[in-house]
Amino acid sequence: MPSKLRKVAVLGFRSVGKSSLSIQFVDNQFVDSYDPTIENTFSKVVKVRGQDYEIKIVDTAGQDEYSIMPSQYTMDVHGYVLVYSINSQKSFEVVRSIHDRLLDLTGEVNLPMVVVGNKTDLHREREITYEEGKRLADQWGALFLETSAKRNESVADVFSQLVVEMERADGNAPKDSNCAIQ
Ligand SMILES: Nc1nc2c(ncn2[C@@H]2O[C@H](COP(=O)(O)OP(=O)(O)OP(=O)(O)O)[C@@H](O)[C@H]2O)c(=O)[nH]1
Repeated sequence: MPSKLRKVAVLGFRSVGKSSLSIQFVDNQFVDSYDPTIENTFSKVVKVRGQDYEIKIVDTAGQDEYSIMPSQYTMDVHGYVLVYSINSQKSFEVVRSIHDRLLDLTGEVNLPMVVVGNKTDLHREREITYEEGKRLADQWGALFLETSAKRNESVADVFSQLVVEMERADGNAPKDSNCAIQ
């Protein structure tokens, strides 16, 4: 079976770990240094439920509530990863404004999306509870995961669960909710 191409945009405030999540997923490594992104693309083939998917990840520049979102961030994009950092209330607020702008830009009311609370290893600095993150995602009909790009916790789940969600949006509803990634 030929692999299906799925384009995913990773969006969020500056320094929340968008690049780190992408690099951890694609290359299985964590870089401690901080190098602001302009825009990067990564690609990885994963198998979900026996089907190969080539996931093309667009790692975008950090946004804030005043940024004008470039329309190419939604061009041919099948799914979205909206990242905040659990130790930053500000980054949580920015996720809300990015979500609003995505709906405006696409004209959709519901998009295949995972809301990600990253940096769970910094639990002593936590400002956003798990419940707050989950509540926001539920409100949007989005998936929710907390991750640590540093410790490689739940990083692959972000992309495998999003694949299932993108398939569902395509009308290919899965028969069961188990999600295996190989
Ligand atoms: N402790 C911890 N640090 C992290 C984690 N993820 C990323 N970082 C650090 O946070 C900083 C920013 O990470 P990036 O991945 O560059 O963040 P970004 O969102 O791509 O940043 P921009 O390109 O500015 O938008 C870096 O110093 C990373 O090492 C994590 O899960 N835990």
